[in-house]
Amino acid sequence: MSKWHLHTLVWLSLLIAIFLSVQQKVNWAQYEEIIWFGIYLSFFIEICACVKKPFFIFSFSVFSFGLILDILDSFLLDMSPLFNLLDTPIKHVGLILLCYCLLKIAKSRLNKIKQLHSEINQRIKLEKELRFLAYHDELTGLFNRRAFFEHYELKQFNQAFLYYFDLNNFKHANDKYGHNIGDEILVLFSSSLNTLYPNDSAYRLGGDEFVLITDIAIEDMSVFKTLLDKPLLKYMVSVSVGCHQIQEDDDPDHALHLADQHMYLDKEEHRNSFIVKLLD
Ligand SMILES: Nc1nc2c(ncn2[C@@H]2O[C@H](COP(=O)(O)OP(=O)(O)OP(=O)(O)O)[C@@H](O)[C@H]2O)c(=O)[nH]1
Repeated sequence: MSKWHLHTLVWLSLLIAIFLSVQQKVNWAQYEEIIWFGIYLSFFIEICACVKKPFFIFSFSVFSFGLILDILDSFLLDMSPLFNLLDTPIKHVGLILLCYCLLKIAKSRLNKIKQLHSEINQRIKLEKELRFLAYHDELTGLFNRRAFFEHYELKQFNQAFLYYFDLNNFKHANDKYGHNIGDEILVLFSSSLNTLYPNDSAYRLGGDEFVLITDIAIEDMSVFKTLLDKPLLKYMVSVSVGCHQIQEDDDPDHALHLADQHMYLDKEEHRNSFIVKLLD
């Protein structure tokens, strides 16, 4: 039976009750009680349709039973004294059960909301982490290759320089000191870049290759390289750098290629000077 059938049944029964009581010449207060009872039952039907908890429905039924006895005793004055005695306690027991039930429902809803809240927070955190990993290199924390290409497409370059870095002798350091030290070298180099150019974008393209985009033209390249080399020399690693001033119509691959070519020139030159530096 749908709830609309129940509503209809309740109000039809109450209309019949009112019709019957007209012939018994009842007073206005008694009609009022019948109407309030109808409203109450309709409310009961609506709540039962939403809260499908057996204990809640039982509590509501106990309360309703007490209420019916209460209404009946004002109609049937010659009703058994036992009913007269029981209506109020039954009503109160029903009300206490109802309050207890509502408290339990409210508590469980609150727990569910808290649980949902923490799940949402976890998801937001996870999304942030995923977004970070998508655009950053896990080891050094610098932007990654994907970020380089996306940032490059978004940027408007007025006067910008692309510096391409490649570590020298890194493979040897990896083989000699192990991969952990190799990782440490990469992190050391990244920190140097970040320290020297805190407001610019540094990227790790992969392996031991890095890129920096900055508005600043490095005037004394040998001083710059000495600063970058300093923390790496104890592992016999150094840095080669190539620079390209970005032109308006340069696409990222072209700009990278030109800076890379300059870097290779530096690398060729560097190999010999590096050995001299180590021997100093
Ligand atoms: N420890 C470590 N090694 C890496 C990582 N990524 C790449 N490598 C290693 O880096 C090395 C890069 O090789 P190369 O570029 O030939 O090294 P190189 O000795 O500097 O050679 P040149 O550039 O010619 O001077 C390879 O041995 C890779 O295995 C990393 O994340 N951590």
